[in-house]
Amino acid sequence: LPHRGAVNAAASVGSRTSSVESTNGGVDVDPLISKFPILVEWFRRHGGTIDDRVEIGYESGTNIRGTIANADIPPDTVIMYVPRSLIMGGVDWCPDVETLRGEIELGSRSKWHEYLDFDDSSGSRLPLEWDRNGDAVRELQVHPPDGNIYHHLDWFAGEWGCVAGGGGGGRGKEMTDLDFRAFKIVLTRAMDEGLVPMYDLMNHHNGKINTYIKVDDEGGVYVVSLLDIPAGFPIYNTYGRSGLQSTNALFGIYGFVEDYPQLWQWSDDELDRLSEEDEHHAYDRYVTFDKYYYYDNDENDGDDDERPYHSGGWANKLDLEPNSPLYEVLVISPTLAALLPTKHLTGVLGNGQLSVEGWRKEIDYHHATLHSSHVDSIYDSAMRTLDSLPTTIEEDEEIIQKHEMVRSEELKDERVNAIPADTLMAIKYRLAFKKALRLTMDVATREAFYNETDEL
Ligand SMILES: C[S@@+](CC[C@H](N)C(=O)[O-])C[C@H]1O[C@@H](n2cnc3c(N)ncnc32)[C@H](O)[C@@H]1O
Repeated sequence: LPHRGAVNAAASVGSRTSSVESTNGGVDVDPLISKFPILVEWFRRHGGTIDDRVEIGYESGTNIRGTIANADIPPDTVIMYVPRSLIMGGVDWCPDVETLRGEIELGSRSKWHEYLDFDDSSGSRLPLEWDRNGDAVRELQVHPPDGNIYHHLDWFAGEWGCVAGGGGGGRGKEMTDLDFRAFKIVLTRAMDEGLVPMYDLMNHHNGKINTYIKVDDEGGVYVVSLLDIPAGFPIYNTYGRSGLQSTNALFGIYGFVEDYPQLWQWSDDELDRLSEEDEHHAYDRYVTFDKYYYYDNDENDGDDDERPYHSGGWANKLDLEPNSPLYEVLVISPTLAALLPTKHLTGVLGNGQLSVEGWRKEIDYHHATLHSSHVDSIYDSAMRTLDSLPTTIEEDEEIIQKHEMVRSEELKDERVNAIPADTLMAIKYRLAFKKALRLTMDVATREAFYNETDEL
């Protein structure tokens, strides 16, 4: 979803505030849901189309609001169409935030009033809202996502950003609450085209993704079903397509740890050194010798590699381009993962669904072409990282379990304190990351990889 320009950036389950209001009739009405027909009426009045089978609701057992099918939707159905005239912004960060600020200020006189009225961005909590000196930051333990959780905010508010900075089109001012509100909406809801009403009600799930997007020549956005969406099932989007956004980065922006598949990334001094010495070092991870060269099955297609001895060129042809130069693990389930995945593998993410059996086959092939020396490196790094952390997986699990118990006690006794929401988010994140590191070690130990000695 919102990964664009300079910030290259896209709340949390546990931290969403409840907003149930009571009506005169004594029936509880949740405006986050009940105002949807008003939004739909506004949307259609301005030229948008939306299938009647699209509804808004909470994903089962959670407080995550999103789009849900109220009846079966067959594949290739245009679920919604958002004309360019309904899309706000799409120019660049600073002008887009500025446009949005202006529309918020207009209140009910804004063309987007109904859209803005339905927005729930303030009900979510992002890591960049954490206290910089607080417990949550300390409790992360592991590398902060994307290097620094305040990175987007610091840019926005900084010298080259949109508020204070001269360089980035800023107004030379202090950031106001309204600036922040607009920034947060753009960060978590906009796509390259801008803020796209209705489309932006879809949540992220790379495992259960069931839509794709088409943009027409005028800049209008179509959402089309990728496969059958059964009644009662959420209608999902992706915020991290084709391995471009790691699970760490998604957490850094939105504050949720995505469901499987997850793509965890990290680095260490040794890897940083290797990357500096040779920018193509990651290409050496895979076996690219003649035996596999027959995969370039069109010798006469005119695109034969101009640099045949450059392993990167060879690797591309063989679908063996690394997704990134970092240590990386693509986690499919608690027991299945691909170490150092190629772009071919991560290309599935956000673009379609693959069964566990399908992933198993792809991963077996992938691991058979992965040099065991590189597997040793990622194993060592995962082990060193885990060993260096102050708490273990089991201790973190116990902390969370105790918290859940305290929370149920708390309902009865207000004096008992549960872990504050931000800290809990941090602990859940570090636990998921540690599990990915441990799985990396397990997979590296038990699976078969390409052994260099066989090459001699
Ligand atoms: C573009 S909006 C999606 C619709 C939004 N849930 C709503 O009700 O308006 C993005 C926000 O949805 C929430 N979200 C989306 N996918 C999620 C997921 N898989 N888990 C938890 N929260 C998610 C996050 O709060 C995120 O900032």
